[in-house]
Amino acid sequence: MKPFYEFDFQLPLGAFDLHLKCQSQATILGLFGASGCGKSSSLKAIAGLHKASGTIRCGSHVLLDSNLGIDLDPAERAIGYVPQNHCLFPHWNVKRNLLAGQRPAQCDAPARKQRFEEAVAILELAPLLTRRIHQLSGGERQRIALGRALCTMPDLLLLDEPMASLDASLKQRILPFLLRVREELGMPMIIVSHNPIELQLLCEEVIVVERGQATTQGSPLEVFTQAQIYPGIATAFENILELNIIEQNPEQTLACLQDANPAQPIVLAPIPGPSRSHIRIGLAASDLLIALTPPVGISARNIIACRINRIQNLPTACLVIVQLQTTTPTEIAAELTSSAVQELGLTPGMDTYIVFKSNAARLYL
Ligand SMILES: Nc1ncnc2c1ncn2[C@@H]1O[C@H](COP(=O)(O)OP(=O)(O)OP(=O)(O)O)[C@@H](O)[C@H]1O
Repeated sequence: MKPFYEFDFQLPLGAFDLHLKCQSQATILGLFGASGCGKSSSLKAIAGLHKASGTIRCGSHVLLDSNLGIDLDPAERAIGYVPQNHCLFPHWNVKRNLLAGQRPAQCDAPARKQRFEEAVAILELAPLLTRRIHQLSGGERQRIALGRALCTMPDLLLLDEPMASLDASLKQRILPFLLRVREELGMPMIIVSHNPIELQLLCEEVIVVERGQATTQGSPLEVFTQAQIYPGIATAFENILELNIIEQNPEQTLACLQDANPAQPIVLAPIPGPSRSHIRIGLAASDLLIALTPPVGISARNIIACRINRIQNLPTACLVIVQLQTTTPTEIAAELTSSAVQELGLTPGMDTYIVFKSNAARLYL
């Protein structure tokens, strides 16, 4: 299958030359790496704001091909770029900011009006339309910047640290909006973030950038459980699971993996607020136990059958990556000491059980 993104471009930076060479079939891509490694410069090169040489292809669009003499102007690239500092017009109200990037040449008035209304609905901007930018919170400004990018009718969204300036509770409120943009508009996105959880929640694939080069690529779990990346992650690896709710009551929540086969109920703590059909939970790898047989007489509510796919040695522990019983492959990682792995004789291919408490699950959305 042809990759959706094909990058092989160079850009001289102060300390080193950026040379991003990678391909991906994923449409929602994450760029991860240390500060100053070249993530923002990569986004700017893709947007055409920095003059790079080489090739940049996104979907069916060739944005840059130096051999063919193609180097589209930023305005011709159909890219919605949301920079870290939002770059909103402070003296305009929200509606005028949202409409700022729309150009009649791009598409007809009804299509532009429809997109404006979609952006306002998805990002819940209606109550803010007449407000000025200085009257808005950081989270509201982030939604306006995202809305303005959507109103330009882009084929691709580039988001530079969309949640970096927000505190934990605001991040929780912005994430659903980003997921709605992804799900309701089916918009391809490249997201720069320092936060593995954000990239796991949003992206199909992650590329790690080091000194201007793509050094590691894979699913978020494949990337963030690698020994050379894992110690750099500030918090322990957290698995993200998408669950369907079976029953929600004041004592507990019953859920199951979206395509579990056979269905194995997962018991969670009660979820406050309105009833839901679907949630995403985080399970820290260090909160998961592995058992060779289903334990009895144990307080943990969840004992899930699985098979070991691989075991990765870390400097101070092991990550046991297991495959859950689902129709599409779903892996999760459990962090164990190497002595536990040895004593249990864990090896790839073994059928085992993942055990965790209801309260270990962190509710995301
Ligand atoms: N216009 C420019 N000209 C020359 N060098 C630049 C330019 N912009 C950034 N740099 C340098 O290029 C390197 C990469 O910067 P960049 O902003 O792309 O990193 P980053 O990975 O996005 O960092 P952060 O996570 O801190 O935002 C840094 O050393 C930076 O000082």
